[in-house]
Amino acid sequence: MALRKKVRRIGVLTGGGDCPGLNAVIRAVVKTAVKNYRLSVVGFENGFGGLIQNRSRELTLNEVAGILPRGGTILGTTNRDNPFHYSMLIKGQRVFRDVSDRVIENINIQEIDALIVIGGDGSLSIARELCETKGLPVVGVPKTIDNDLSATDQTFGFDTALNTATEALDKLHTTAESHHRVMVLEVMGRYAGWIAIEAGIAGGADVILIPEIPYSIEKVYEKIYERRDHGKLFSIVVVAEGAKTAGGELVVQRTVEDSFEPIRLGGIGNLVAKQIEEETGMESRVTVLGHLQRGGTPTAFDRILATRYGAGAVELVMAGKYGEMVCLRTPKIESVPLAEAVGEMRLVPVDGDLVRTARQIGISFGD
Ligand SMILES: Nc1ncnc2c1ncn2[C@@H]1O[C@H](COP(=O)(O)OP(=O)(O)O)[C@@H](O)[C@H]1O
Ligand SMILES: O=P(O)(O)OC[C@H]1O[C@](O)(COP(=O)(O)O)[C@@H](O)[C@@H]1O
Ligand SMILES: [Mg+2]
Repeated sequence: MALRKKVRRIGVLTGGGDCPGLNAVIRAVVKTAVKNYRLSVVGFENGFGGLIQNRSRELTLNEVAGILPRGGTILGTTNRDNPFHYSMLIKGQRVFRDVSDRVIENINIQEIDALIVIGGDGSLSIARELCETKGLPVVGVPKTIDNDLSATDQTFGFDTALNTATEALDKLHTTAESHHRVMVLEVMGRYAGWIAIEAGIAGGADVILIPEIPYSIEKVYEKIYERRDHGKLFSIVVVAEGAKTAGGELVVQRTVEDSFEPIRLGGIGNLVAKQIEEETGMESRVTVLGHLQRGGTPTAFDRILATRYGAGAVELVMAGKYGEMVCLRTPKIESVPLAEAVGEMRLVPVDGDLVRTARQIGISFGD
């Protein structure tokens, strides 16, 4: 049996959309690696872009001091660069090239024995491909405010986004009630409705529209009329950016030309608010929470989860469990193959407990 190479130096990068808790993971990785195993740690800048262009810096204990409560990522990130499908401008023409060999060259130049990738489905798909096709020793850490990764009970960043959305709903409630208006809050989540349903329940919404349950706008009107008939002259509607009507199209805000997955959702909130105002005659306003959901200091829950994931990722490296991702199987931190982690999107179960509870208390899903 071949002896495993002794690990002395590890690399770390953050990929995909940022989220609160990334710095807490980086800090935990560095602390665990340095204090327990005397490893050195190098951080690649701006996700896979830094690995392709060999932009990196040493991450010492000093470098990560004080970053636990800080939002964002000290390493920078991007939700564009993919080494297997890398966007370049050649003679003014955009072309995509496989530059994955450059990643391996830079890993060798830096004398890195293992790489920790902190990312969502996209970044972890790339990590898996680098591991399977190039033999790169990789372990993954699941991040995203969307909470759409299967194989883990929760991603870090979601709890903070949920709290931000809930606080927004609390604030919208007071102004909605005063002005007798319908307030529509559009939240993120891509094709999953986790932020919408959980914030909607926590923030006392009357209608929640999620991608998993196609809605009919007439059913939304019905709910608003029902409330009006009971003397409630305001309503709160939460709309996930990926919500759509049965047979309808997603509302796309923009396409990012040089991205592997170019669609950016957004705009459904405006549409729903306009339709409600036109049909019911009730003044309606829309708030698009946008990137506020990705910013700010992580909640205590996310700080703890991120710290556990960071420490767990280093333990996976030391155990030689490459091609795996740390995951939460409440109450334990365990690991799963990356293939399993990115194989299936985690969606809100339409017959699950959350949806049932919401329906029991009279929340409408517009169906
Ligand atoms: N299904 C996929 N397979 C391979 N690469 C992907 C896939 N989806 C996205 N990517 C790449 O991964 C990068 C990060 O993906 P994105 O979804 O933006 O972030 P996250 O890592 O949070 O999921 C994107 O730049 C894109 O190049
Ligand atoms: O920052 P951008 O490019 O507008 O992307 C917005 C998307 O990123 C997210 O905020 C987070 O998604 P990822 O974790 O997959 O990056 C989505 O909720 C949203 O649809
Ligand atoms: Mg993603």
